[in-house]
Amino acid sequence: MTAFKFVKPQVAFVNAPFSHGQPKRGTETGPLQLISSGLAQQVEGLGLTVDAVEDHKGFDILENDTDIGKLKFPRTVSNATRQVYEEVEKHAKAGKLVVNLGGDHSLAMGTISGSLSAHPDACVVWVDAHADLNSPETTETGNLHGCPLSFLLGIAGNIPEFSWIKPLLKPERLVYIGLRDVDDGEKKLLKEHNIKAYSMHEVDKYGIGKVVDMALDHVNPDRSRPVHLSFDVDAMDPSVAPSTGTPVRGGLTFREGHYICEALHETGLLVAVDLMEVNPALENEEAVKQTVSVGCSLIRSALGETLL
Ligand SMILES: NC(=[NH2+])NCCC[C@H](N)C(=O)O
Ligand SMILES: [Mn+2]
Ligand SMILES: [Mn+2]
Repeated sequence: MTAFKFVKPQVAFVNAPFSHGQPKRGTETGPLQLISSGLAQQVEGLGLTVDAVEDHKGFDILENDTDIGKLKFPRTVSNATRQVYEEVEKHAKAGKLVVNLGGDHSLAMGTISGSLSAHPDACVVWVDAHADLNSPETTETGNLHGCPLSFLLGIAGNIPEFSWIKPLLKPERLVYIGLRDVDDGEKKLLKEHNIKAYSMHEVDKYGIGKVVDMALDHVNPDRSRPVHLSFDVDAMDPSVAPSTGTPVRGGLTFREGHYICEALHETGLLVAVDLMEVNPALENEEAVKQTVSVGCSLIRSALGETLL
């Protein structure tokens, strides 16, 4: 297999203002905040061309969307993420590097489906405080932002409303970094499906440099597979990124988060980057500014910004 390499990719933004995968409104304004703080221009400043922006004004919210089992707003989530899937697929098939701005993390049902449709051999690096692996059976909250990976892995059971999601992600092509708040049901699923996870414990033990190497050795041993990075801003310590709906103490430092993005850029294999769960409605103005600015700089690092 010849190694996949993106040298100077064209970038497509998919701005997904959506918050119904969880109960706190506000993440739907994340994309606009990131973009209006100058993200697209910053990306062009790195020498890249931003040639498409899917700028959603919003998705259909079905106010009388009834629960399916425990799942909340299932049809609303399915419709929005399906639309995102089609957009990501289109840009990825056109050879673009896709930057997906959320929105809550249920959107990864769409972003990863789109990436895998265009790049079937891609692997996923999931950077998060949470595993987002709950099935409709194991979820304790019913919030779909805690469930996207069970659908992508095909372990969510048969829910017709989500049957558009092809279970194309293999457990051995998924790796986590940053976990520290994993539900009991998710711990069982991680073991059962042999999914590799580097929690904050391993980040402390080995250092972030070694952890990223080990993570890539697991999902991408020959460094030949395209990489989809799904970054939940709550992977960062709340002191670094406070404006997010489910903050968990003991997270990645500013540098650890950026190092992950820089190291993945250096592989030349990134085909998509998600930046999810920025919630400008939470915490004070200073905290929002800080969180938005960290979100932008994580994306710049993933797209090639260097310190020297
Ligand atoms: N994308 C996130 N921030 N997810 C948080 C998930 C929290 C919890 N595990 C749940 O299922 O609800
Ligand atoms: Mn999270
Ligand atoms: Mn998440």
